[in-house]
Amino acid sequence: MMFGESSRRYPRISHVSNSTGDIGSDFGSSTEYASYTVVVPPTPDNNPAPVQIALTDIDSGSSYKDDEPDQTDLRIGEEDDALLHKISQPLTRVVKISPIIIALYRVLIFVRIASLVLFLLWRIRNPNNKAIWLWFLSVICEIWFAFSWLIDQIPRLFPVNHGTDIEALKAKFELPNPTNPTGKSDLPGIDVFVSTADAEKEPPLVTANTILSILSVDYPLEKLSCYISDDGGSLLTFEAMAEAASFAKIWVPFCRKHKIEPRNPESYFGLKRDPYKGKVRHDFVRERRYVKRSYEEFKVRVNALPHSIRRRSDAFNSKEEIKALEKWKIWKVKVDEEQENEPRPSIVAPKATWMSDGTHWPGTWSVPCRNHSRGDHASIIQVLLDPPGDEPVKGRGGDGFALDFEEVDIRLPMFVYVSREKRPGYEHNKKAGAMNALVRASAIMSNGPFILNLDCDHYVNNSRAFRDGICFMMDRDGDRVCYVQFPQRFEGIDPSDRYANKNTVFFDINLRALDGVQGPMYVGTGCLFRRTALYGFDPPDVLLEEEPSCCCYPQYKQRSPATVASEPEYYIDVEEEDPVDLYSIPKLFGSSSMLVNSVKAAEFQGRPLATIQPGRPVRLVRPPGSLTGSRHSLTVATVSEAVNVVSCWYEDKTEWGTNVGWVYGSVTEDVVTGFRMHEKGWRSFYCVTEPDAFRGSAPINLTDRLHQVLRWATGSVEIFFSRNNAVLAGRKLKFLQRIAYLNVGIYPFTSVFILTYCFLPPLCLFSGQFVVDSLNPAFLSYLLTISLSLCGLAVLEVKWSGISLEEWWRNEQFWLIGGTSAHLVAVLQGILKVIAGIEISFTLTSKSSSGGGDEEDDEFADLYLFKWTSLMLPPLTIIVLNVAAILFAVCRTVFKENPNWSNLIGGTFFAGWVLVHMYPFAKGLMGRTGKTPTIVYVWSGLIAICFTLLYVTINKSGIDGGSFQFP
Ligand SMILES: O=c1ccn([C@@H]2O[C@H](COP(=O)(O)OP(=O)(O)O[C@H]3O[C@H](CO)[C@@H](O)[C@H](O)[C@H]3O)[C@@H](O)[C@H]2O)c(=O)[nH]1
Ligand SMILES: [Mn+2]
Repeated sequence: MMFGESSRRYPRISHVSNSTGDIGSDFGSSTEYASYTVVVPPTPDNNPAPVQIALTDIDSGSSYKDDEPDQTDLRIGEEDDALLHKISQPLTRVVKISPIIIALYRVLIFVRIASLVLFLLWRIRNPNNKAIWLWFLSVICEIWFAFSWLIDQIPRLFPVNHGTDIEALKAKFELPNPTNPTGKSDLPGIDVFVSTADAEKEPPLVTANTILSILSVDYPLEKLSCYISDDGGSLLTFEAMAEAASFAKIWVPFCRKHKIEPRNPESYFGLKRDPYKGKVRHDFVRERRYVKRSYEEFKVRVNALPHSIRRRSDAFNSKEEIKALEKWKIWKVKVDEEQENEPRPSIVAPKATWMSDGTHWPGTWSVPCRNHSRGDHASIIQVLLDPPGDEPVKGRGGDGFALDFEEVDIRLPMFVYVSREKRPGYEHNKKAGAMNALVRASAIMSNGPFILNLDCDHYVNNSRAFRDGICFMMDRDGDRVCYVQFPQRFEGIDPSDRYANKNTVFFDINLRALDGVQGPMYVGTGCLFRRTALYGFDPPDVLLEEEPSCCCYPQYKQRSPATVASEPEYYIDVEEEDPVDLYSIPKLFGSSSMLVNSVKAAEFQGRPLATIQPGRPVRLVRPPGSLTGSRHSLTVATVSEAVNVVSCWYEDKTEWGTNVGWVYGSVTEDVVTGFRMHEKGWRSFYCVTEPDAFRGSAPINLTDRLHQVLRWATGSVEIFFSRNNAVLAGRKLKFLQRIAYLNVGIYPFTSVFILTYCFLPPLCLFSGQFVVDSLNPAFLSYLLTISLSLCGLAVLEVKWSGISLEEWWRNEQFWLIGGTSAHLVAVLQGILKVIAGIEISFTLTSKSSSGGGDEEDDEFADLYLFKWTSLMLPPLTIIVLNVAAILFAVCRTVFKENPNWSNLIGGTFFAGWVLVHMYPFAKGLMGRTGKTPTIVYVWSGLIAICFTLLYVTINKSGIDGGSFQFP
């Protein structure tokens, strides 16, 4: 199979051939651990026996526990029972959805399938001979709808909820326990990526807030690194980030000390609820006031940045101009005296953008020129916050300090600004390209085994969410998890969510249901990745199929580690196969040897802890306590190598974007990237937390929303016509998962049929015909079953997913609106791309600036904004025609001698169905209620013209059934 060749074996740390010891040194331990052994004491009377994982030093062959007398001495007291119990708990669990609901749900699905089949059979057998074209069109559409409903519905057969246990995670990784006596955090590192591309459309204040919320999350800060990718290469973003880094010195310790939630200052200070509720510290009021003032000042500084950059640059530029003029004058004098034949120097200095230290900004200038424009500038990497030390650093406090941080760790996570190099002639691959640049830079600078990616407008709303995600990764079988997707939640949307911006049906129904198959799709933001999965490796194989009769922690209750150690030992060598083929890596990953060397460490550190469960296959695990050491500090060499790997030629002749990293070639890079992982057999998880893990902003006016949907649908069409079509995937993609991905690629095509179908009611009403010969009872009862089962399914879905019926209905409505506009254009665009190779542009979704704050009086001002887009043409036409048709048909039937009421009722019902769906669209066109914009007049004018035209034509020719006369 064509995809088999590219897949790689999971990198393994081999105890035979690995003499480099790079794994050990990478987590700061002095001993080179290259292999470990599972020690299993004999098991009397089939009781599961304790297992200890010991590390073997390569050179001496001595055991880990011999060097650590503390560990053997450790006595476990009664009071630790609770802790030990916690340690043995799984980190995640399945939260059952009521079996009755699920059973009913499945029954209804089959009822609907059956009735659809019967209905379609009846329709095919009973053509309407009076209007065969109408019958034909409608039957074709109905067959397609049945098919598209089926592929949408089938993957939802196994909905599931997963919960996490962050207490167990803490007990296992962060509290002193037999395997990690110091209790220093043994959690793996996380690199957080934030993407921003345009300081105009994505306000730097919003981005800065996102960064602040990341820097203050509740996760061991020495394990956390934050990277921002600025595709705009703008000094404004850079300086806003520098401001954020400096404000973080107040904000982060403040959040830590007072357990602030959420840790995005804009949202926190904007909270409507009482900030003092539940706070007991006496200094909270004073400190909150101080921090709030500092935040206001911070905001003012950030908002003033465009102005101060401009002023500064103007000052420097005029100085430069004077210098240039001087130079020119000297040259002129020399030339006049005929002493010189040098070329004439320029009188005008370039209009540069200047940094505050009096040097040229290497990125994009406000007056773009060669080497300094959006698509043409050097790579920039700036470490804004250095990596923290290993030990906690307490702050200052006492009298004379506004903030008392005496008991607070004031260290901050590493924070790096990255703007990848861009040059004309290179394809930059939009967000996917930006992410891949960060993957490489971060591999060299911090190499966190996990990567969390967020859009610049999605902030961390729940400071413990990272831990929730890590629970899935560190649980048993966690090493088969490629990513943990969190739902996208939005704020600033109007309460009735007119344009289905919240997408709750997708997030709470579709993704949750996929969690019961192979896992949710990747949706672009709020996703925690395993680095090696991003690197394109296969999930690990199961090594030992036999059932090991052992279990790890609970037995400490009965026997102390000392007794365990004195018992005869049996060794099971965890046999490790094929070490990763290091020679092939440069071809895949590019020429950086630092990058190549980091791969194994990332793989090792991402493994779950060594606990062996009875009845569970043993796979590659990592010894407890192996990640408690300090991480690399940055050197000139590492930073310059990082700069090297974000240059635009780096990906030449490598597999970045094809088999490594985010996948290129689609404007919805997210779905494809996740698809590639599922295709290799990885599992993903869906993690719904309370409160929401992340929150973002969504486009709130109709125009922006349509453009967003257009981009998504275009991406889907691109996927459909690419090698990433689910039909072509290998065997490891599960059947239902495949159907779900197939649906992603196919749904835009439904628009062709939707459009046709929306034109059918006017066709019926104008022609006086209907899709069926007459409203026959069989037809009606089938129709009834189909509709009722749909309603039933909706109700049950609402039950198991927790969304509201209104949200479900909004989704249906927007389905039709999007289907007749954006999806249709997407199909055309996609086909054009396939046939003519016309590239598709990625228009950024504009963000409402939540930090703006000056539109307090009208929260949803943006909602009523009306910007014309040709995407609105088809839905507008549909509305007009349907309304006109109803009016027309009613008139005709009323004035006719023997009126065909059944056709009128059928047709009107049909048209009404279309119009009800179009209602939010019409509302969007009308703009703000009360202030009727001109479009309404245009619109009513159109209706009137249509109506009169039709009336005249019909009166003249008296087509079919139109033989009526006004009295
Ligand atoms: O050349 C580019 C273009 C975009 N972006 C970033 O990509 C993100 C998403 O762009 P946005 O316009 O906000 O798209 P949305 O419609 O809100 O995005 C959803 O859908 C996209 C796929 O189309 C995903 O990439 C996003 O993560 C997901 O939130 C933003 O952070 C941008 O800064 C870049 O970094 N470089
Ligand atoms: Mn967005």
